Amino acid sequence: MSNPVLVIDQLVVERGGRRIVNGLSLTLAAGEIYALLGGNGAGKSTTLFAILGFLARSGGVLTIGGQDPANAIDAVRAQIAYLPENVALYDHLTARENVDYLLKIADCRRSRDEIEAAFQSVGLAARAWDQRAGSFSKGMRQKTAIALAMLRDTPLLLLDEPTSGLDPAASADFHALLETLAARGVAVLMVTHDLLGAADTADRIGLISEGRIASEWSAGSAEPRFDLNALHDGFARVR
Ligand SMILES: Nc1ncnc2c1ncn2[C@@H]1O[C@H](COP(=O)(O)OP(=O)(O)OP(=O)(O)O)[C@@H](O)[C@H]1O
Repeated sequence: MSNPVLVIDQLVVERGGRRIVNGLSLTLAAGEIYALLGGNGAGKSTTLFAILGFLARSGGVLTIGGQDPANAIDAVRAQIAYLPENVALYDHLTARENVDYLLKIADCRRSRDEIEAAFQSVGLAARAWDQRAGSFSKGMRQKTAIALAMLRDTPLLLLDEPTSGLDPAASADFHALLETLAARGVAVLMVTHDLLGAADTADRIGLISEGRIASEWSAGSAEPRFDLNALHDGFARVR
């Protein structure tokens, strides 16, 4: 893989004196969607926190765009858009004001037209643009956050359980949106429990167990892209 966006090799991360991530390796290219699955407490969010530099690693290699969060945290964070499971927006600000403000914090300038185009492309209804985020559903909050991620135009997008709590139509819209971002060259790493959604969208699916990738599957070119029975069996084995 030439110039991967994300390189993780033999990553070790400890929390509370325990090795939560223990020899995890994963490489992600531009335009690739990788779904990271695993049981509760397997270390998925911990892996995202290490990539974001929220948690220090105690072993292994980790680079984003060739930079190591251990010694270039600002440069690394400038390359990442991160959507936590519950997207944090300022409830008293409108969608437009939220995006304006959060872009400013990220030192990123975008015109009114660019912001509206992003809202349009994520399918946030025009009547919501000037509504306070406090009244938004989870899906609307995510669309706002994805619009922000698109406007920031970062090479790497990290998602923590993005479809939990979304209805099937909103989930399908969300996955279509990820495909649009990936087609623009964004590398997407998505932590999820949604096996079917992952099989619909991801190029690769990794199953994390005991702190490392225990199994990995790549999408085939013909439908079905993944062997769902193999995925279910793999998942059942590590539970
Ligand atoms: N602040 C903390 N201090 C110590 N240990 C922690 C802390 N937060 C999480 N852990 C432990 O780290 C392990 C991995 O947690 P993590 O949140 O990464 O799992 P996960 O795979 O994202 O799980 P889930 O699917 O339930 O969200 C768990 O065993 C958890 O108890």
